[in-house]
Parts: sequence; structure tokens; C-alpha cells
Amino acid sequence: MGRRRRLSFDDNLLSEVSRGARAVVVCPDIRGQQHDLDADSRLAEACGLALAIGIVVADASVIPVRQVKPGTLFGSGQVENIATACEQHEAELVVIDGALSAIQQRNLEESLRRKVIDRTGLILEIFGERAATAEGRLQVELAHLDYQQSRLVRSWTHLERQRGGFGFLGGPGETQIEADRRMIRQRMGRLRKELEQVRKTRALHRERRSRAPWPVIALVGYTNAGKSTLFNKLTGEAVMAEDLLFATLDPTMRSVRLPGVEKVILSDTVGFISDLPTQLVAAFRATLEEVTGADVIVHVRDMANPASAAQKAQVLAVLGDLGVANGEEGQGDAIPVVEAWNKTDLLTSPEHDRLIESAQLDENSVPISAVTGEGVEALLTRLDALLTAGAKVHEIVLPAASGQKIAWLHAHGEVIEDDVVDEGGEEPRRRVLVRLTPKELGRFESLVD
Ligand SMILES: Nc1nc2c(ncn2[C@@H]2O[C@H](COP(=O)(O)OP(=O)(O)OP(=O)(O)O)[C@@H](O)[C@H]2O)c(=O)[nH]1
Repeated sequence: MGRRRRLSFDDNLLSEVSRGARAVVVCPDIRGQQHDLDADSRLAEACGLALAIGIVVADASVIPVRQVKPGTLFGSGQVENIATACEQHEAELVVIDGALSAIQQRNLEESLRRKVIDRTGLILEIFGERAATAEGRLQVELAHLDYQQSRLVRSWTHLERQRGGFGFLGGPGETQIEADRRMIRQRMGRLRKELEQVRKTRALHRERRSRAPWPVIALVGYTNAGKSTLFNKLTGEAVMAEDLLFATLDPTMRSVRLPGVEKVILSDTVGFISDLPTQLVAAFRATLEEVTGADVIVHVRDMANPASAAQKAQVLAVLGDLGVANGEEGQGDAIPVVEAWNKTDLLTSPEHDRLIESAQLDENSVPISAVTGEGVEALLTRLDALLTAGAKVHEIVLPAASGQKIAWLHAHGEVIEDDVVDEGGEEPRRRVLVRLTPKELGRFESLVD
């Protein structure tokens, strides 16, 4: 009969994995495949991602794959080894840190008699859990549907009937599959429209903020680099100091005071991850757009991580694509980038000394420990210098009644002289001699009376 099951997008579609599930994590090291990181670092990252959504990593291993088996990815002996590891470690879930086709996933689930998720599935779980803003949530749902759609099509062309998998396919029959595909397409269409709307609102917000009288500092960096920890240190607030990856899918904004600059907005952004599946790039970038409006970017780096250099290259590539920074100084309108070389407390003494030495050669690199506070003052001083760079003295004459504007000048600029000038006219005027950066002058000029 083939009872129809409705596609339901409202009830927890995004969650396939329960918190606390015990998992065996496997990183296939496929011969000839290029990756940003080596297999061990990828495995470590995958374990971190799994932990971030509350999965218990019971066992983790790299499995070299000479030749991909179309049906199962791994060879049969390797699948047996994974099954043994699952038995030994009482795991109910297998995380494969690579891309699985729908068929491979299904076959592995059958042989292992356990739920199997691949890397895209894992990252979608994290995005689904962490997306906080409307745009983030819409992007994640869209990415999820896209992922499911590709599985639906592929599985149908190869199989007479899909079993297991995502659970929303009911009875067999092409009409059923077609109907499901149409529903997914319609839903995706609606989501895209909603996204468009949300983006417009966001652009308005950004515009409003860019006219806000405060400079913006954006924290960017690889996942687990220590952005949230530094953010907390700087703002003095416990925002999200969890030992979690992606503690911040959506930008978090806080205002802080710097020694020389009265007030700045600090914006924490989502962490980067290696080899981001292409389907997820849009969801990830949506959250980074905030960075394009920043006055200074702080690139937080985990200097205790052996993959630190590769991570830096990726962050710079994305910032370059966003058109905000190119890593080189003095080029175009690029936003200045300060590198916060974090986790100095984890380095050995010679490593620590080497880091301090290299930082002395480059004023835009500041060794810090967001945990102990080492170097944080120096970072603030550098930020202050960049935010006040290019400041010039301006003579500004205003009607004496412009109290708010005059107060703004005192709050933001370095006021050198401020007197009332009486030129015999009807209205007394104030003449303020004040040092302002070009950006501050722009902000001042956009103030409304
Ligand atoms: N020892 C040491 N640990 C640090 C330091 N900074 C951060 N950590 C730790 O590194 C882990 C990750 O820090 P977070 O601040 O959550 O990293 P993040 O960059 O915000 O991570 P995402 O939100 O995933 O992008 C936490 O366990 C922190 O306690 C540091 O300077 N020294």
C-alpha cells in the first residue's frame, strides 16, 4: 500500500544524533586525495567537532584507503575492524571524517548495524545546534535540505528502495520519491525567499552600525583558537567560555573600553574548520559578513597547534575572498589585521622565546595568552594605535547649542581647544580644535543633529 509519511521540517529535522552517544571516529586517509591537514590532525579535529555536540568519542583511528570501494569506501577487512572497534567500545554511532555517498552510508550502516554519519552530516549537526540568528538558521536548514536532496536522488537512481538513512522516505515508488523531491525543492525556494528578506534587514542593521559612533574590532580565527576566551578577557564578561568548538556560529557583539579609545564594539565570529564541505560554505560565510564592516581584524591563532601555519593560510584565503584583508600591509582598502598569537602558556620555554623574538620583528603580531592574560595589554596598545592611526587635528565650528555633537567630540577625539567665539552674530558659536582619525571624522559628520 505504501503509506505516505509526511515530510516534516519543523520537528527536529536537523538532529540525527543524540547527545551522549558513544562513537567510533574514523578518518579515512585516501591515497591521492589532497587535504589542508594531515590525517592525524584531521582526526583530532573530527574528534573535537564530535565532542562539541556532546558525542562521546570512544575510539578514534586513521584508516589508510588505497583504493575507494564504491559500495563501502573501505575494504571488507577494514569494515570488519570498524565493527570490532564498535563492539569493543560499545559504540552506537560511527563518524566517518570524509564524504560518504548515500549508498556507502547505507551499506556501512547495514554491515555495522549502527548509525553512520559523515563529515558533512557532523558539521551540519554543529551548525544546527549553534545557529543563533535567523540568517544562520535559514542557511543551515537550506544546507541540510541540499544535502538530503542529493542523497534522495542518488539513492533512488541506484536502489530500488531506500531503507534507513534519513527516515522520511516512506513506501517505494517513483511518485513518492518525486513528491518528496518536489517538497524539498518548494521548501528550499521558500527558505531562499526568507533569506533574502533577512539579508535585507541585516544590511540595514550593518549600515546603522557603521554609522554608529564606535569603531568595530572583529575577532576571527580557527575553531578552538581561543576567540571566545579572548573576547571574555577583553569584555570582562563570561560570554561563552566553553571548551567547545563553534561556540559562536553567529557573531556576538559587545562594547569594550580600550585605554586610548573611549569605546569600541568587539565582534566574535564563527570558527573556521578545515576542508569545509562546499555545501556548507554559504552557511559559514553568512556569519562572517559582519567582518567586512570592521575597522580592525584580530586574527586569533593557536600557536600551540602544530597545524597553526596551515590554519593561518586558510583564514587569510577566506578573508581575501571576502575582500577585507590580504595579509599584506598597505594594500588598498584592506582592513588592518593584527595577529594575536594565542596560547603562549602552552609553549615550551624555547618555543616561547622564539615566538617573542619573531613578534618583535612584526608589530602586527602580538603573543598572548587569553587564559593567563600575558600580552593582552600589548594587544590593546596595538589596537589602540591602529584605531587612532592617521589622526589629524581638525578645527570644527558649531552652533554653541549643539551640545550632543560637542560632547561626542570630547568623548571620541582628543580635544585640544574648545572655546566660545562671539563674532557679533546672532548666535554664539563653539570652536573645537580636536584630533580625529579619518574614520572618526566620517562618523562625526554622519551624526544627526
Ligand atoms: N592554555 C590555554 N588555553 C586556551 C587559551 N585560549 C583559549 N584556550 C582554550 O582553548 C579552548 C578553545 O577556546 P575558545 O575560546 O572556545 O576558542 P574559539 O576560538 O572561540 O572556538 P570556536 O568558538 O570553536 O571558534 C578552550 O578550552 C580554552 O580554554 C590560552 O591562551 N591558553
